[in-house]
Amino acid sequence: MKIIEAKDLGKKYKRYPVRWKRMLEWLTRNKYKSHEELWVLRDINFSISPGEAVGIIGQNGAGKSTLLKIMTGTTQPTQGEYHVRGRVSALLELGMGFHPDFTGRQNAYTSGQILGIDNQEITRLMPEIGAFAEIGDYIDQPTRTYSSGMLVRLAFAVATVVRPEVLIVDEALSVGDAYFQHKCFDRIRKFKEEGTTLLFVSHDPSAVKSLCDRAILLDKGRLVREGTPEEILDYYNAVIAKASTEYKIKQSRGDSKGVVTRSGNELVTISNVKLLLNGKDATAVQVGEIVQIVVEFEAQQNVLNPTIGILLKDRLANHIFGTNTYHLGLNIGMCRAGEKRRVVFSVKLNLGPGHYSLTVAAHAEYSHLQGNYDWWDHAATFQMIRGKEEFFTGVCRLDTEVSIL
Ligand SMILES: Nc1ncnc2c1ncn2[C@@H]1O[C@H](COP(=O)(O)OP(=O)(O)OP(=O)(O)O)[C@@H](O)[C@H]1O
Repeated sequence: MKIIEAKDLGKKYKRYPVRWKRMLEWLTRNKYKSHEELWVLRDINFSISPGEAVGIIGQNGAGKSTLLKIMTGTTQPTQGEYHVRGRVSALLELGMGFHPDFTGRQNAYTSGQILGIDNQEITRLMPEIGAFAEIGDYIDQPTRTYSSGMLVRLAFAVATVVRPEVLIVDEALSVGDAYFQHKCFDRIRKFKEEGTTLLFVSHDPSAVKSLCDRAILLDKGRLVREGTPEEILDYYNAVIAKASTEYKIKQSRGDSKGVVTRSGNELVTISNVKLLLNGKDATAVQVGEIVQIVVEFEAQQNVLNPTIGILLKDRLANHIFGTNTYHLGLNIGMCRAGEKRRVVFSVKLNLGPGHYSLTVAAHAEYSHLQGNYDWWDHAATFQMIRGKEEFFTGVCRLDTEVSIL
């Protein structure tokens, strides 16, 4: 059985040119209609199994928060239906429900009641709430005296003091300091391991990659794509660089490299990518070896000084290292239409053992957001294997010396 389901969900708002026209409409019983109708969500269908973690991504205004508000019952859909089964905890606008004149402790009781935790239980859990929030004696001060960080700490601590069956999180983790963000992530990860279903909105790709099993992409209120976090984030990366109607986005799958995403306006196209070790194609590289990444490209029109870039990603699609000819100070100069060129990056791969993928790109200036010609995710894959170096853990090998003082 699915724990979360959305069927043909839609949400429509009325937008008034000025505020008093809403009043005019009401007073005249709709005789003077001036509003326009704005569908902010349309035909949304998805389902989530118990224990799954699903990330929702999309540009500002795509409808992510509205979808979560519907799922938590904060707002009603205009059409369609939804079901969320089990005990739900929502981290939407953390601390918004607190009464500013109540102390942290009193607010913990009222929030607990909303979450279905009785007063006796909150009294029992209060030391744990205080310990997690780390706000000390402030727990007995009115919350209007709190900093925004303290408010978030307390609200998070209360909302997660009991493991929910469903946890709905909207960017809550982007507030608060780095230390507390870490603590929140750890708690959410622990909930997930213990079986909590997670619905998660974030603009932070690494958070979605590390927490979610699946991702959903919303665009202008529609669900446009659903898949692994990596393939959806690659697609999203292509969408946000889209600046013209000439722009193409292609995703293909089937071979061992997984889903390959290519996007761009094709003013310059990448025709071949090679990873060479001692002049030969390489798929396995020992830690610390120097490889050549050869990128062949062709201008389809005259293009002045295109930038060629490389990006290495680990198996979870975290960005490990990226650079390009712009930052490295290589001026490619004028590329005439039909002209084929080649650049070679020599890179010492001081990376930890494991599987990696290579993304290559041709674009304008310093990033693909300035004009994306051709962006090619998963252009090659390779494996890092141990060499003769001393044992180390992690994703990179840093030159280290040790001495005794
Ligand atoms: N109460 C409201 N009345 C009218 N329009 C609204 C209301 N709430 C949201 N909207 C509109 O709905 C659209 C979707 O908003 P929503 O906050 O869900 O987007 P989002 O994807 O969460 O964006 P962001 O990443 O900026 O938080 C926006 O165009 C927004 O202006």
